[in-house]
Amino acid sequence: MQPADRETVTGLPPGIAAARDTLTPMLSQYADLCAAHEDALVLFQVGDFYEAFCEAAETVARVCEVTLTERSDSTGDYPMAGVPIDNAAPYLESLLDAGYRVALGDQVEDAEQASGLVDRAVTEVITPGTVVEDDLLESGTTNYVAAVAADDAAGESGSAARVGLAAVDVSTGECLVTSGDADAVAGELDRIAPAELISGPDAPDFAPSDAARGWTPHEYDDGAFDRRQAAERLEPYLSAPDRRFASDAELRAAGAVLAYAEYTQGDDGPLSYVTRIRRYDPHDRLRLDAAAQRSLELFENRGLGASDTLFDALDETNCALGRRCLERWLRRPLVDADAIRSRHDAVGELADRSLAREGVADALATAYDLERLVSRVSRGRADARDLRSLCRTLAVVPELKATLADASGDAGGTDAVAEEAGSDAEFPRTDHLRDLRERLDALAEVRELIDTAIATDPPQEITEGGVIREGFDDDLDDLRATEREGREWVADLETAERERTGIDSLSVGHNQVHGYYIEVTDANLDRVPDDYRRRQTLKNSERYVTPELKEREESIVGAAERADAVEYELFVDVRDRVASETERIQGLADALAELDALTSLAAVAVERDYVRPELRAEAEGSVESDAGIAIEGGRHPVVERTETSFVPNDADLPRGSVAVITGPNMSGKSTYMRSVALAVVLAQTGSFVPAQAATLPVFDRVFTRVGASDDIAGGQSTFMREMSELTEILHDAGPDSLVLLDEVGRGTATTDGRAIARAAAEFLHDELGATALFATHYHGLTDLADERERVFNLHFTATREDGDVTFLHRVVPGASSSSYGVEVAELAGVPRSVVDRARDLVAADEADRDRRTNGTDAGARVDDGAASGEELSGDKDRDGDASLREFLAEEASDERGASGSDSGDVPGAPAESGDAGNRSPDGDAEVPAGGGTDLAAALRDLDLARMTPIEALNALYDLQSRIDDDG
Ligand SMILES: Nc1ncnc2c1ncn2[C@@H]1O[C@H](COP(=O)(O)OP(=O)(O)OP(=O)(O)O)[C@@H](O)[C@H]1O
Repeated sequence: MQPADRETVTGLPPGIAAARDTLTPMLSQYADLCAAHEDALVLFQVGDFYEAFCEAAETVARVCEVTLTERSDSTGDYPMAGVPIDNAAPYLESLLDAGYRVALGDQVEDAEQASGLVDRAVTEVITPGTVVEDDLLESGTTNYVAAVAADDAAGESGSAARVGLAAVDVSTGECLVTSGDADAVAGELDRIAPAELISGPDAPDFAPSDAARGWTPHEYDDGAFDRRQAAERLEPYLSAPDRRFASDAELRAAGAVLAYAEYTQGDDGPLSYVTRIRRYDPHDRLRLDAAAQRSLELFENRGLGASDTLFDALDETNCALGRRCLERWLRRPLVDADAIRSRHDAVGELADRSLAREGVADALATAYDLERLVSRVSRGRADARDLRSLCRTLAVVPELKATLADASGDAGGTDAVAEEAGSDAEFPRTDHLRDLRERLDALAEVRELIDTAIATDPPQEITEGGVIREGFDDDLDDLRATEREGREWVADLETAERERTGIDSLSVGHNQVHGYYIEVTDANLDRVPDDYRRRQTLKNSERYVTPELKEREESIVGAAERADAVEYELFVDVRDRVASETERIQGLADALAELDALTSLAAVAVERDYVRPELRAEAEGSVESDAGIAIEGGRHPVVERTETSFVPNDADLPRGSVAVITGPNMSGKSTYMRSVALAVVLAQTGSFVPAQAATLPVFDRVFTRVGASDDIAGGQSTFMREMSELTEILHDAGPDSLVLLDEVGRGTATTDGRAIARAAAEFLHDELGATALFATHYHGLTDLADERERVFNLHFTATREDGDVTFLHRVVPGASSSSYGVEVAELAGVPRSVVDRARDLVAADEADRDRRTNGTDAGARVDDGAASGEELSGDKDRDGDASLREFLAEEASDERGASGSDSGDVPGAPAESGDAGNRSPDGDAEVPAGGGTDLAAALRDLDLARMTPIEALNALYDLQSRIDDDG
């Protein structure tokens, strides 16, 4: 997006403004539309094209890559560029991608009927969040525009301002409203991921946490956020809007977002297909912020192929409705144990009944996107093909009802389904599926209406006839009969006239300009009868009409024109009658969507061997105190699809416990942690989980801090981002939260990183009581298991044989003893010389450690067992009772010990060993004594093989500062 460019071309182009007083009537009309739509680029219908003029034309030409031409009229020459209306979609998409809003200035009267200038008006403003064109929308996805407003009365009680959030998907009519403090609303915005956000004058600034997938912010009329105006706006949508929201902020956001949505749809009044405004509390759902969605790769996978996401693993839906529903469920999993169990019941039943499931899937595969269809019907934009698609989708309903009918009773279940589980097996047994069956409204009269009214294979155009079925309307049938008879008469005319005149070469034809004619070649002109009237002379022939032919022609054309007009009227009437059932059709769409999502979950459960999770949560207040996660043979739903032999692992995490997970790089720590979190997310979505058995509590939030992902676009350093994510977790996590921390602290110098990791783990355990999985390469952290009641160690193992490392990917109790970092570097193809050098450094480090352990300063060991390949027992013996303060004090002493900066006394005396560490880089000169010797020791002690580039940089920086300090 280039805001500077946009300023010059949205609204009234300067070139048109400058000539405004002298413009022709048409350009003057263009100027008026531009001036009334200051935030949009106006595309102005001229015949079959959408045109733009002056600077706006330059933008259209550049962005859409079309030719810039010139329009000349009596008042001057104007640059002009246009796109064909018939094929406007790709050009509109380019303009939207470039950040423009596009106002379509359509001709709103028939050009042939117009007495002067054709009337034009903006019929739609296309914006990223309010597109309704199928060509510009992805199938099976949601596309929201959202608005935020803050309470005027904020802060009175000292509490943070309440922020209202409302979002509308204009293509389907879905409307959501919620509120919370600014953090909660930021989280909801991440979850809803609107394409566009409009903010009230007093609303906080919200920025998308993922700039790449973020929304377009937009300033919109402050008046729309006014409480009174908002309440008035909402009246057609809700009775007593004043009493329907939890706060003024919600009401104002809802009013404003609907005002904006109406404006983009041509300001034709309320959007009749927005029939349900659903308000919800963010706490009613499992909260997954953008960081969690990203790191758990729910919808996006940045590493592997784009399709390797949890959503893709779960998506066996059969239609766009189901796909959108499944996406909604996964973005907002449940927290109500009964609701979750109810979904599990339905999934289980569909999983058990494969014939029923396949029957449902086959039927749904022929369903069209009812939500978008009905919103088009209701907006008056649906064509005859849309109505036919709607009718075909309604035809699926009786089939589905039969499949879901009680197979044992007399409700007419299909025989195959009855046979499957024995004829006496009741189906469906679960309340959930029974409810869904009840909600399948066949809308028989709507289907019947469309079926009898609309042609089976109608044209796209609705004004040119052929859309209404014969037999639907007598007048129309009479007109069509007149037309047909006339055409038959004309078709017979040739034979009749050849007989009458004796001219064998005589022919009857038709063209646009002259209509019907009789053509006679020059050689036969002498045989032309008297009643022939000459119409046209060609090179070798003459064309004639007769009074009777003329009369017939008029009757054919008249009947056809009237029939087209009658058809259009009938079509619009049928469409309006269908639109009057919008709410019922939306209800059916919801039921079909849910059924499809459940069927998809069931299919996945069967195909991939998922198991129904048992929920530990009881009724509120009676949660078992340590009812935690217990998974047997758990798998990662995405990785197991790409790994040929995935190793299942158990997880046993009492509530409020912290599992410290160590192990070599690449051993499977992250995969394991994510499998556990994904099991929770899946279970609360209503899905079965990839495991042999699983018992799970219901969590309220899942937090993740996984991987040192860069946020260059967001303008934060890796470490800064890591720390802000950690801050949020430590602020908001509680006993009902699941927290995943992966290598926290690795983005900064080792000492600081270790300290932060340990302090965070302690805080999670002592203060927050959250259930946490903590993967780390800082082996010192494993000591916490001895000090804290609910901290325990897990580790991943690998075997090393003849220098080859094999990862077992199996989790076992206890702490890890080796890191295999150098081996992983070798596996990854790091050059031989670097690998060898790293091995030497590790060996030197180990030797040094041994010397220190056996020497005078046993307390000055390097703590990080991972870095040294130190065995578990060595770690354990060390500082069983170290509190954080002691731990940090020891870290400091480690540092001093390593650098010798405190006393000048270098433990282990590396300088005396004649080690390469005290030589200059080229190996010639000795490093000067004193500070220089310390530096050499510190340099030698750097564990390069285990450091991240940023750690190495920090260490170098430290060393350099010491040179400066030492002069
Ligand atoms: N249980 C498993 N069974 C089979 N393969 C697995 C398993 N777990 C992980 N892997 C494979 O090992 C790779 C590395 O796993 P993962 O990223 O979880 O390791 P890690 O220990 O977190 O590594 P690092 O410490 O370097 O971040 C995965 O991409 C996957 O291909």
